[in-house]
Amino acid sequence: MKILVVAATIPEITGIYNHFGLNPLTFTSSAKFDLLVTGVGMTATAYAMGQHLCSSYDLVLNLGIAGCFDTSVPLGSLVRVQTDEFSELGAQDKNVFLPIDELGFGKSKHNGSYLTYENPALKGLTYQGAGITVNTVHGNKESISAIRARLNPLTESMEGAAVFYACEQASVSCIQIRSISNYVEERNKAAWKIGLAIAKLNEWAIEFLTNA
Ligand SMILES: O=C(O)c1cccc(C(=O)CC[C@H]2O[C@@H](n3cnc4c(=O)[nH]cnc43)[C@H](O)[C@@H]2O)c1
Repeated sequence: MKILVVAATIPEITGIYNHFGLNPLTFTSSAKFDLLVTGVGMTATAYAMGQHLCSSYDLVLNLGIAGCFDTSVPLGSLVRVQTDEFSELGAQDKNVFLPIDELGFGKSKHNGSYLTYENPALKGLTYQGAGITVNTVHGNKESISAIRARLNPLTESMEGAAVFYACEQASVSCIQIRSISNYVEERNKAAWKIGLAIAKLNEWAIEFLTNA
């Protein structure tokens, strides 16, 4: 089984490089898995995956930190994102948002089309749910209320739906694991626990990759 690990930034997967003795580059190869660092956002992700994703991979593992809409989920928790949605892709019809599905240009929600793969690290995950992928991180009460009312997501990232989309296009299964660094709330960067989230994410990913 050959896995492509995909993350937006090197710091988010630095523990994997250190544990397996790999060079932190934007593309790093090893026997069981390769590591691809795309850059932040959907456009950078789509370009990098278009360059590197091919059918010789059996699985894509998308790793990263994320915001969470549910404040009962502790910071540093791991969430398996099962569906992810391009929540801003569509049109405004006065006060109503029309997703691209309704415009007839495709679908906004994607998933990992993950079928049979078993790994002990997956069993330990407590949280799972639906994510949204954004260009603009939500940071005011009005926009947060509006997205809760429209989609009621659990997580928010800037890449997840683009990774699922690329995997669907290439017919490669994908698992997305996000570690919660912050709540989606009025912007308060001082409250983000990026170090904690990255530490928990890498601990989990090392177990997953060791057992793969
Ligand atoms: O300073 C900021 O405002 C800021 C906004 C988003 C992300 C960052 C990062 O430092 C990490 C980049 C990475 O983080 C993911 N992320 C984390 N929390 C959220 C969120 O609440 N909403 C959307 N994305 C989030 C994202 O996938 C980025 O790739 C700094």
